[in-house]
Amino acid sequence: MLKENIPMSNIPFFKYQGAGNDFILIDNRGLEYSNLTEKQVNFLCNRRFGVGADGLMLLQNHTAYDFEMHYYNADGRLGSMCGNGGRCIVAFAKAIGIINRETNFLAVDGAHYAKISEAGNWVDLQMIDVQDIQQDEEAFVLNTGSPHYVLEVSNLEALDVFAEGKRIRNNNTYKEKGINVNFIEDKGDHFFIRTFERGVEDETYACGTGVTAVALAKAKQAKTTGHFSKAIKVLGGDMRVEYNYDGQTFTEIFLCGPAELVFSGSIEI
Ligand SMILES: N[C@H](CCC[C@H](N)C(=O)O)C(=O)O
Repeated sequence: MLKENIPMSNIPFFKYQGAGNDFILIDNRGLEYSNLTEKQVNFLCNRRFGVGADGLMLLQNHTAYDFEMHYYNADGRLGSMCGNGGRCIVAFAKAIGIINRETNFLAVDGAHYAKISEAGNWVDLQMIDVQDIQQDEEAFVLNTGSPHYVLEVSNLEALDVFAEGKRIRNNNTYKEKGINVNFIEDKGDHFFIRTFERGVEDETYACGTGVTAVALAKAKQAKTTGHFSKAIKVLGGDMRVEYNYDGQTFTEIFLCGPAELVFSGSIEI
């Protein structure tokens, strides 16, 4: 029912997850899969009819970089930058022998440097510099490659993240372009974060550009210069954000966390 009436093809894929944010990775260096339609990507990401994922990425050759990342949200549309997807595609590039322990690759928001552990399952990904952090009432709004809304709450375990996130994402200010909505609770020794993602239109287990946005917004709010955010816990695991902050601009921002192959296979579309 979700399938489109086009010539069938068998697509080899690799399923990765980074702190529970999960992705379908497709090696498109031969450009065989460039014509995937919105409906097909949505089908592949569907958890009941397809492989199941929060997003899908095509890895492609680039003349000036190790590779290029094309990211689609689960709804089938091209997304803005995906931090955990970026970390997973680096692990994938190492697994298929394109890179070794370091890389420079191109994504929708520009060039990214990343380093990867020897075992290939922990990636530190450099994110774009950030200066502009706005406020919307008590929330922070900033772009870390993707647009994010950051709201501090209490009793985050009990919050209906789907309902509240959906309401904010679709309010008059944000409904046209959408926004990713992060709820955060300061637990003393760590931040606990839950995110409603645009393009998935649901809560995900982690959002890399989202935890980056939280770390930067909280650093600005605390008016501290420095290098590390508090430890970060999300539904799918633990993450870390590092940065240089001079009181105005955040540079050398690194999003650090796990990136693991879950399984591989092929699927007919
Ligand atoms: N999960 C992603 C965010 C994807 C952004 C996407 N939801 C959009 O707004 O286009 C991350 O780890 O950063």
